Amino acid sequence: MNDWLAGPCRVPDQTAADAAAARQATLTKPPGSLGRLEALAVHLAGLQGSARPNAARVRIAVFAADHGVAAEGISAFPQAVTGEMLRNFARGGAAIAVLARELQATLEVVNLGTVNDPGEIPGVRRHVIAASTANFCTGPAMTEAKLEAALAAGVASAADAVATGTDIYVGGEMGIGNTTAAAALACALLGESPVTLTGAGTGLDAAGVARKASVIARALDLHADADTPRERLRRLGGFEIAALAGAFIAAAQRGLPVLVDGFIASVAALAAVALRPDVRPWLIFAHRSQERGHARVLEALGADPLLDLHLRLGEASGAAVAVPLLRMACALHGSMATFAEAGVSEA
Ligand SMILES: Cc1cc2ncn([C@H]3O[C@H](COP(=O)(O)O)[C@@H](O)[C@H]3O)c2cc1C
Ligand SMILES: O=C(O)c1cccnc1
Repeated sequence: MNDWLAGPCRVPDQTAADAAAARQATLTKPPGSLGRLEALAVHLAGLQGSARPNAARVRIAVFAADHGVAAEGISAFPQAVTGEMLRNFARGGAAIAVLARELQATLEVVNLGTVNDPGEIPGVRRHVIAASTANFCTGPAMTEAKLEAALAAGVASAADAVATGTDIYVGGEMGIGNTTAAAALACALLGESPVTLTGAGTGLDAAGVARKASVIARALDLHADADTPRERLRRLGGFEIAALAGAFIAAAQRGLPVLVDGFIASVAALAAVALRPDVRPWLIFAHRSQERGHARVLEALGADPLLDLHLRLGEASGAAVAVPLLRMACALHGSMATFAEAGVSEA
C-alpha cells in the first residue's frame, strides 16, 4: 500500500555541485561576493545534476481542502471561503494566480475536498477525498485510506511535474483552519507546546489565539498515543498537508528540487522529513512567515529561508515571490563572464 514511500530519495550530485562551485570561483567578482545567490546556484547544480542549473520551468501546485476542526471556531474566516477561493484561483484573481502569471509558471489547483464544493470548474482538478477531514478534537482527522489518497494526490502532482518538464516544484495550500491543523501536527512531531506554535492564522485576536491553542491542546491529549510520524499526520493533519508531504517526497525521489512556502507548507515538509529524512536536501525554504510557529519549525528543519517579507498568506505565495531570486542566481551563475573571458585581473 505504501510501496512508493519505501523508495529512496535521489542523492544530490556532488560532482555537479563541485563543478558549479569551481565555476563560481572564476566569475568576475570577489569570491563569495554574491553571497547566498552563489550558494543557491551551487546547491541547485547538485540537485539538478548540472553545472548550469536553471529555474525557468516552474510548477506551482496548490492543494485545497477543508478541515473538520473548523467547527471549533479556530479561524477568523468562515469555512465556505475554501471553496470560494477555488473559483478565485481558477478565474485568476487569487494572489497565487497573479504571481503564477507573472512568473509564467504552470499553476495546478487541486480540490481535495471542500464543504462548499464548487463542482467541476475549468482550471481546478478534482481529487475529492471527502468534504472535509473529521474534527480531530473528537477523533482522527483521516482514516488510513483517506491519508493514503491525500498522499497519492501529491505524488501524482510531483510525478506529472517531472513528466512534463519542471525545473522547480512549488507546493502551496488553501484550507480554512489549516494553521490549526499544521500547528497541532507540528506540536506532535516536535514535542512542542501549543502556545509556542499557535498563531493568528487569518487574523485571530489574542483571545482567539488562546482559544485556538486550547483546542490544539485538547487534540494533542486525545492523540497522545500516536507514536509514528505517519500516525500523527493521519490523526492531526489535513488532506492538503498530506498531499504536500507526498508531493515533496515524490519530488525528492525523482530528483526535482522543491521550493517550500510558509507555515503550513513547512509543517508538511517537517512531516515529509519525518517520514523520509533523505527528502531534506531537496527542500529550499523560501520565506519566514509571520505565523508564530514558523520560526520554530524552520529551526527544527535547520532551514534559513531566503526572504522575510512579513507574509502570512499561504497559497504558495511566498515561494512564488522567491522564484525570481532562484532565476537571478542561475542567470548570474550561467551568464557572468569569467576573469579569463573578460580579461579582468584576479586577486
Ligand atoms: C480569503 C483568503 C484567502 C487565503 N489564501 C490563503 N489563505 C490562508 O489562510 C488559511 C489558514 O488560516 P486559518 O487557519 O486562520 O483559517 C488557509 O486557507 C491559508 O492558505 C487564505 C485565507 C483567506 C481568508
Ligand atoms: O505562512 C503561512 O503559510 C500562512 C500563515 C497564515 C495563514 N495562512 C498561511
